[in-house]
Amino acid sequence: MSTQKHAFQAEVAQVLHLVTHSLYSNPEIFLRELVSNAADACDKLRFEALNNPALYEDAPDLRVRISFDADAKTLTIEDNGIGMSQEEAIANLGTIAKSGTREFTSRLTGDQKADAQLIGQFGVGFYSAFIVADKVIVETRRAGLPASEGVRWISQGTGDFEVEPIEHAERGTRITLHLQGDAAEQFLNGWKLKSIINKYSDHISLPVQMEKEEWKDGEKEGEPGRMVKTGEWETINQASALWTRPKKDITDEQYIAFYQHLSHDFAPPLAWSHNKVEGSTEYTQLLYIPSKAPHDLWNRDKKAGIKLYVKRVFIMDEAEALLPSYLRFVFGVLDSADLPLNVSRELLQESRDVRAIRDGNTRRVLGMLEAMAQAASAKPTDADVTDVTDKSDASKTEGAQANAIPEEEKYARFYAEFGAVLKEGLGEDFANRDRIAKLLRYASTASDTVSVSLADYKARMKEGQKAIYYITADNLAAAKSSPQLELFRKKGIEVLFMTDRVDEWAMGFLHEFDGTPLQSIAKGAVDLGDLQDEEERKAAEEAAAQFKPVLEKLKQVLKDEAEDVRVTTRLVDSPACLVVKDGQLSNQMARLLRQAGQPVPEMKPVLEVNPAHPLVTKLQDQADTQFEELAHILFDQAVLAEGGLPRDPAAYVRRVNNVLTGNAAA
Ligand SMILES: Nc1ncnc2c1ncn2[C@@H]1O[C@H](COP(=O)(O)OP(=O)(O)OP(=O)(O)O)[C@@H](O)[C@H]1O
Repeated sequence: MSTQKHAFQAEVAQVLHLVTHSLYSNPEIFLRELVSNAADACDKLRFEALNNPALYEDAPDLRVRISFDADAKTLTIEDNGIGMSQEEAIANLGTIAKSGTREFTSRLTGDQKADAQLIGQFGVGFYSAFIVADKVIVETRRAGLPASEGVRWISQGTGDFEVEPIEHAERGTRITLHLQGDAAEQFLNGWKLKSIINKYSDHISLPVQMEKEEWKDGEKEGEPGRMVKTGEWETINQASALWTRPKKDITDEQYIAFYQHLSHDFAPPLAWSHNKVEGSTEYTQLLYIPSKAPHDLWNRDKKAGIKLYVKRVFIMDEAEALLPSYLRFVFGVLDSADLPLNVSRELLQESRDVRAIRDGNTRRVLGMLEAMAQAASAKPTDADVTDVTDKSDASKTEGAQANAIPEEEKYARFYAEFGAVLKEGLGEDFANRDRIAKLLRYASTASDTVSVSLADYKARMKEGQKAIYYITADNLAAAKSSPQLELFRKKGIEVLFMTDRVDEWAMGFLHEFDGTPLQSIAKGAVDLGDLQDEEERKAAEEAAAQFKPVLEKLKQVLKDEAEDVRVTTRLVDSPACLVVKDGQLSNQMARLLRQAGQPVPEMKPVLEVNPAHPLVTKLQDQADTQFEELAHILFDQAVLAEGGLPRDPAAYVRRVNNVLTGNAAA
């Protein structure tokens, strides 16, 4: 079979164009990407060889080798990992399978500066070779295939690539980069290459080797000395997996580089925790909390960020059984000493060891969050109770000094990025519900920033106040102008604003905090208990009695829209508002569900009217037709006030216009 030409998939061509045409601010990352791919290829071989040791052929020692030829201007990265068959080379190096990278290309704008920043966020793996090279040659053979089934892949990084069969005795992949201009000067230098590997790839668990060089003096008088290669290979990284090293031997920079390798995030993490856990099940955990939400956080298929190793052998990426889904933003590594090497995803779901690990990971992440939350608040909270269930090293918010975000601002940053995900835990993780509840923060009538904890709220509750009051709304502005708030404002009672979509669902699982019930002010009748004085109560009762005939009439006119009509004391400036019965979906939630195409049971809200409002008092002496018009306006306005739409908007407009033009009876 001879050479075949293939066109790159359109997205690849786009990425390549960007890589080669935009000034890449950080060209050296190509080496990190290629070494990381080489190490992954070795991990894959080790994993496949668990069931098929013959794949090791006669070279069981896995390593990555980097060499260069300054005269030919080439740099070579070679691994003896899994390698690729011809089909694999064409598919893996000519198309983009990863949804992340595909999303990346769909977001390209054509503006080089913006696109170059984007590329930084996503990373483009193998294609980063073309940042520095104008020609890339990949020679590879898949483990287990005969030497005659090697393949050579060549591309100039433009529209196409060539593939031809070759003899390739050694298993694995050799990538040769032909460096161009500046890049040749910059990178064809042993010292420079070593320093880059130390910076980015030191944590790689296999040896990364380079040819040993020695200083040789000039042979003749006046001839300059130079470095010459000795023909021996030396290992230039530590070659032990980072998480297996003692904490004291790992620098913040190394922790951060490892995080960036796991996450492809360019920013440092907010915090990490590294522990050896001993007890009924033994494992090492290294968990990171990112400082920024990934683009697919809300994607239901978002993969878990935990890599599973068993006794240092890589088993799988995205091991979702190791953390509950509400902590899906965490990246890290879990290395178990007890799980079998052939553990499958199915087995993971059922294993008791895995359950213990998952609980341990959950506690650890919550502990990190508590430490951050504590650093953010001047006064100590219960959050600093140390976790004694894990026998492990202490875990503070490690890595604090390495991040530009000040310690006391970290929790707010975390919460802005991931707070809504954390709330899912209220419904998902009953065992830790109290710990999660302590981590919640809200804006409120007393604070525009999302910073009020339930404990803060409780601490400043009014004398006689029996509940923690909150309101759910689509956004802060809607929450703040909600009619239901009026009485609370007047009495100076704090109300929490819950404006995340998940809030109402999540609050369905949190009925009390530290012995105090949580009460939505848009549900059920308000009972301010001791906060309402006797006079107000009397006035309300009198109003109810006096309004009875009006209420009866309103009920009759609005029987299709409202479940009930009653007078309320909760309103001050507004004529009316809608409430739902305790335990019912709020109107806002029902709207959200309907928008999402979910079936929502037909339910009618209760209309509450303010007997002190002129529009309501006016009802008392209206003739029937006007009464009906006003009643509908009153109801529709209450719907509008909470962000909904009247059932028949055109009829609403007609009615209001009639009133405005003094033509109400028409
Ligand atoms: N040295 C190698 N040995 C074997 N296969 C490789 C090697 N380098 C790349 N590949 C294959 O090419 C694919 C594409 O590589 P690329 O670096 O673009 O993406 P990735 O490694 O899947 O993603 P990422 O770099 O974001 O982790 C890899 O998934 C792998 O299958």
